[in-house]
Formats: sequence, C-alpha cells, structure tokens
Amino acid sequence: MAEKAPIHKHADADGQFRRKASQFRNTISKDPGAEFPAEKDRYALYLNIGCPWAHRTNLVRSLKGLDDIIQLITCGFELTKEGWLFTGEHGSLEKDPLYGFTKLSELYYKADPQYEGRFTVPTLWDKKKETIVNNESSEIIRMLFTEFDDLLPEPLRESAHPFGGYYPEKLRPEIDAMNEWVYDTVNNGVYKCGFATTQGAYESHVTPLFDSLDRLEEHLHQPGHHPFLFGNAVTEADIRLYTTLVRFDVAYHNIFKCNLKMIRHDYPGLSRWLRTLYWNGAKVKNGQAFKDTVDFWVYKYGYLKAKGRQEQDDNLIIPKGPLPDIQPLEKADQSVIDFFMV
Ligand SMILES: N[C@@H](CCC(=O)N[C@@H](CS)C(=O)NCC(=O)O)C(=O)O
Repeated sequence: MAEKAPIHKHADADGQFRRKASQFRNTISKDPGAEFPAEKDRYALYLNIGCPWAHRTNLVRSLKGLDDIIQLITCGFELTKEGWLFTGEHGSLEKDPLYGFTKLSELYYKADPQYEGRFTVPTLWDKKKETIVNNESSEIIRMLFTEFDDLLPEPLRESAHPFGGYYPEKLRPEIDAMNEWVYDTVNNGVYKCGFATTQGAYESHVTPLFDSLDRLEEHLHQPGHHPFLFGNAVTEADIRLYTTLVRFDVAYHNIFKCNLKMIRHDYPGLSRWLRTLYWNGAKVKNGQAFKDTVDFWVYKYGYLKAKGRQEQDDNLIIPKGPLPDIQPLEKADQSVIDFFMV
C-alpha cells in the first residue's frame, strides 16, 4: 500500500506544492436511464465555506436555483489532522445529517473502504447509491449548469442565459484556453506561493501569478470583454476566477505572500469586475449568491490557520486589514456597467 501523505503536509520534499488529482469522476446526467440521473433530493453537496474550489460549486448551486434540488451539507473550514470535521461552528453543521458522521473522511470510507486519496471538498454524494459521484469542482459545476435544467423553471435554464449557457458552445475554445492558464497560475498559483517551503519554490510561482493578473487586466480592457470576462453575461470563466480573487486582497496577498500588487490598488479593471459581481452590480439572476457565499473573516482566519499549521505556529493574530474587506461599487462604475449592458 502506498504511503499516505499526512493531511497537514502540503509541500513535497523539494518545497513545491502539487495538488493531487481528484479520484471520483462520475457524472450526473439528464438522461433518466443514466447511472446517476438528475433527480430532486437525490444528491448532496458536502463543502466548507473557506475552500475556493468548493465555493465554485456552492455559487453555481445558488446561481442555478438548485437550492431545493441539491442538499447542501457544510463542515468546518479548519483542516485538522483528521481532515475536515463537523464542528457546529461558523456555519458548520454539528454532524453529518445523513449518517451522523463527525469527519468528512468517514463519508469517503463509506464510498470506498480502501480509499487512499485526500479527503477533499467539494464532494458530491448520491444518497440513493450511497457513494461519491464526483469530487472535482470543475466537473461538478458543469453538471450543475446543464443536467438539472428539466427540473428548473424556464428562466433558470441554460436556454434562458444570454449566451445560451454558462459554458456556451461558441465560447468553449476561449473559456477552455483561459481556464488552463488561470487554473495553473492564479487559482492554484496562489497555493503554490502560499504553501511553498523554499524561497526558490515561492519565487518560481509569484511572478507567473502576477503576469497572469496583468494579462487578465489587459483582457478586461479589450472590446467585448466587460463588464464580465466574455461580455455582458457571466460565464464559467468568471465563476472560476471570482472565488480566487474575492480571497485575494484579504488573504492571499498577506498570508500567502502574493504581495507584488493588490487587486484594489493596482488592477482597476479586475477590481471593478470583482465589485460588480460581489455587489450584483450588473443584476445577474440569483447574483446575490456572489455576496452571500462569501465570508471574509473565514478567509482571513482559515488561511492564517493553515499557514500557522504548516509553520507549527499557534500564535494566531488575525490581520485587521485591508479595510473594507471589499470596496463599494461606486456610482461611476455603475454607469460603466449600464453602458455595457444596453
Ligand atoms: N481538485 C479539487 C481540489 C479540492 C481541494 O483541494 N480542496 C481542499 C480545500 S480548499 C481540500 O479539501 N483539502 C483537504 C486535503 O487536501 O486534505 C477540486 O477542484 O475540487
């Protein structure tokens, strides 16, 4: 049996943080004859509100209006030696409502007693087959975009989205291309900086991260690329970038040492884009989810705690700033948005 890495050990021996591939990769389908057919009350999404990957799925569940269709089960956001726990604190349930588990790992072992991977969130659970369908956020959000549409009212279906969906056929090549470099250097890039344990490993990731933020800023200034990344409707690319950038100034900048620039001070386009989403400035359907799924205190505390664990430092002084956690959406910005929305 392969030696399992301790839960708290994030970086490999060479000081580099390498995220491991998710292991459950099945798909929920519209097709009633499928192995995992889309049905009301059949699936549960396990997550915690600290994790940016889980945040994608939480956000899409709300944007798509799936709150009554897919159960949400929240655990705590502090990673312990035993993995994620149900703590009853800060939005976590006291215990797992389906099986009474107190650790997320128990769910993984219920699905597969021989499981050897990490116990990650998000985890999409099938209550009928009592197994994990999928634990890879990028795949879960695609299922949520499309596969439950027959159970939703017309205005929430992909056909009602201004582009024909959050991941529309005609934009796929562009979205895929952006996902690739944004994932590597931004979404995961912040972790590669934050969890690096050597100067060299950190330095090899911090410059590519800011090169990509510069590139995104440029992108937003090009015609047809605002107020959102691909024009006047939110796509998957916005969702995937949002969960990283909403944590950036309050957590990654300071705690993960991603501090060559700040979104609010150095990136006017990205800052406006972020605030437009957070404050639902462009009136996205169910867009209040961009704000309601965010908890800045959890980000400040959670990432500090994660760093503290890595450095074996229990002395937790939570940084007060930057204040405010996110800046308001000024009137001037609103007129820019109105302009692009017509
Ligand atoms: N590829 C996965 C990554 C998920 C992931 O790494 N989640 C983190 C929380 S932010 C986790 O659960 N880590 C626990 C561990 O690695 O032990 C996805 O996007 O769904």
